[in-house]
Amino acid sequence: MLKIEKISKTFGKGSVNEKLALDNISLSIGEGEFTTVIGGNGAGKSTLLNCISGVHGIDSGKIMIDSIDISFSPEYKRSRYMGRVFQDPMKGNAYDMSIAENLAIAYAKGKPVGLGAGIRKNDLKLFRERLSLLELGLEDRMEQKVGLLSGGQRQALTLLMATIVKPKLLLLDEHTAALDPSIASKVLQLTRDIVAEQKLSTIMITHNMKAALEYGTRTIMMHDGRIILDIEGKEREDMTVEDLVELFGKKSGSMLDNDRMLLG
Ligand SMILES: Nc1ncnc2c1ncn2[C@@H]1O[C@H](COP(=O)(O)OP(=O)(O)OP(=O)(O)O)[C@@H](O)[C@H]1O
Repeated sequence: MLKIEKISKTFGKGSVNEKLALDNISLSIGEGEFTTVIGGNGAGKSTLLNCISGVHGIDSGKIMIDSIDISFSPEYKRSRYMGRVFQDPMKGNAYDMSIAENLAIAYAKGKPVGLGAGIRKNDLKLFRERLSLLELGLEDRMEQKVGLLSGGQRQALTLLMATIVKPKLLLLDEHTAALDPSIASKVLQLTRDIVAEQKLSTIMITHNMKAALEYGTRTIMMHDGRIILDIEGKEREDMTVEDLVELFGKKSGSMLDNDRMLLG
């Protein structure tokens, strides 16, 4: 489904701040596979997602979705295939538009221009149904502006927006990191439900090692722009957070520098 072949990305080439953020990375994600990504600060996790979605261009290598080569497609073209949710609840939605209007924009994705204008009765019915799945009461607040929602409610809505038209790939960049623990756990459960219901191919960055093992079917660990661990199946099922921390030390040759990961 997603095939990444030997991609590299260096920031600030030729400057004193030159940084090799992705170092010859290869990765294949199968159809419907839910992969979690962990790693220390500056490991290259966000850069990987940003290179997949086209926020950053790559220096070398190849990125394919199904059999479409998107290595050098602009971000707006790639967004047809991808849904994204970021760490910041303010991103990915329009605060001064209503919940219904936000969903209508997301729902118009990929449809011919013109069909997206105005919200049809049937669409409202669908939005109401989808919102009620969140169990946050948002289906009764569809005319309210998104700016009035809490961070957790906004993230849940953004998740719905990112998936209301089934994306080929769902990219989640620490989308629960800025939320209170209880609502973070609710949004994670929603993520699991939506991914399972639509069998979405998903990559989720998390700083929480427990969540990395609990959610999804595969976990990769990054360090210094490389993938240093890739586990699934029985090996992953038997893995504890302690094992993971130990493995990190062995594979990277350093101590985990990301306090949030250890505390999570
Ligand atoms: N736009 C940019 N310009 C310059 N350097 C960048 C840019 N984006 C990322 N970097 C650098 O690339 C490296 C990888 O950063 P990235 O944000 O991908 O790490 P990360 O694994 O997501 O880390 P964190 O968990 O701290 O968010 C870091 O050294 C970072 O400073």
